[in-house]
Amino acid sequence: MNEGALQDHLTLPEQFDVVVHPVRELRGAVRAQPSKNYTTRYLLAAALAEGETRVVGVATSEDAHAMLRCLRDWGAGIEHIGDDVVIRGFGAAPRAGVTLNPGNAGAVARFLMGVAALTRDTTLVTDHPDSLGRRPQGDLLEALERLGARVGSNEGRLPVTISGPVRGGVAEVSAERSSQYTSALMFLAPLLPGGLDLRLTGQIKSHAPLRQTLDTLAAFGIRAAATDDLSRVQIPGGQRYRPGRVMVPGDYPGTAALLAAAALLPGEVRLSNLRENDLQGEREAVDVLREMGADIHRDGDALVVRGGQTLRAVNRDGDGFTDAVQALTAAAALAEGTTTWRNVYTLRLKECDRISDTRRELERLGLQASETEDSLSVTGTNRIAGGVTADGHGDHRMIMLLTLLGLRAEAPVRITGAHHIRKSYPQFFMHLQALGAGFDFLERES
Ligand SMILES: O=C(O)C1=C[C@@H](OP(=O)(O)O)[C@@H](O)[C@H](O)C1
Ligand SMILES: C=C(OP(=O)(O)O)C(=O)O
Repeated sequence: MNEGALQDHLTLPEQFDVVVHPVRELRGAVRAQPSKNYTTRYLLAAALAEGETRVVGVATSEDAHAMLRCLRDWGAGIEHIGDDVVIRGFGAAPRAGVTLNPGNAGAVARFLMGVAALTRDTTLVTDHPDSLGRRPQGDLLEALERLGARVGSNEGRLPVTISGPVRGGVAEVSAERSSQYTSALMFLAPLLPGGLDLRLTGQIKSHAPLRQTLDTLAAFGIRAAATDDLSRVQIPGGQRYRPGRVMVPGDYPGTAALLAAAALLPGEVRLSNLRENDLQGEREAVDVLREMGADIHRDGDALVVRGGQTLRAVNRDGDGFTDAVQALTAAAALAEGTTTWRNVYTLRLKECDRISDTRRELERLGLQASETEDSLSVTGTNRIAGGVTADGHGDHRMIMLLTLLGLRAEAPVRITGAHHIRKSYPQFFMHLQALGAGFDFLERES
């Protein structure tokens, strides 16, 4: 395929490497894709309601499809109408004895594991043994076991089998490795006779997705109360999810990569569909980039970036915006000074080890980077030579980071396994093409 030829993401090869060509400027307008985290939540809550819910503007990523596939397998009716999905829910009665495959979607897998306590013998498997198959599930499984569920697993990893019934009551759950375990129990709680009085233990990570779960429960008429620090969440039992109509907002984590790209290159980029009052923690990427010296202003639901300013290093706690750390690392790699992201241990437990693997890829591109158990640092440069092949590590956010560095390199950068972008952002390359970037897509043998 030719460099710069505008291509639809639907015609890309099934598996491909991408060659990223350096570009002088980015210019144009893009509408942010629908939020991954709200799509998964709204689809699940709709299935837990009895009756029909229309989820307006659903994400088209693999993770969204994974949730839809599993909900269908559990007995939900699913109808696509344009960009919307109408779900006929199964309420508190997903089918028993079903095997679900959430693909490589961590949040989807964990949320479903929680709800599986309403069933007998739900098994979760994955066709991504080297990614989701390695991620820890033990904290959630232990919480479910303490509540009375029968649980089998591969040493705290997938495949797992879960059987209820569970009555509810007080439940401790560790919140220091992922917020998704707590969110899983929050989705389950209202459908249990006794509800759940959740006590979160350890240093709580990723508060923002927990607030998105509370927000989703409220949108479906579920009563819940939480302390300000979220260490305690009380959800009364015997409730019903109320069907209706919900609209998916724009996606901040994916768009953070476009914001960083636009800040790194001259030109002007307008990104719309990004509401100002939003609970997605990655909204903070805007403040981080501004602190670095980027020129970003808000115009209603749009953000306008005038790019090419000199950027400066920052030192920030990254836990509030975990899914934007990779994108912001691209900005840091081309900023003056050494940037450090603190308190990001959980990045090691994502699709790849986003601390060590990122350090290695930055070094491959000639950058200086270092790590501790829970931090990542990179020293900026104004010259990336390029002309190398970088490893995408099967991780969509790593692919976004490497793409941004390729756009600013002096020679093209090849990224292996770039099709994994589809996990969260299938139109990523097309959106950048619309702004003036050029890519070659090289088919890989399966
Ligand atoms: O609840 C969610 O939808 C998510 C929570 C976060 O995970 P952790 O809580 O494991 O940090 C985030 O990284 C992930 O992409 C989606
Ligand atoms: C880590 C991510 O997703 P998940 O945990 O849902 O797989 C992500 O989107 O970056």
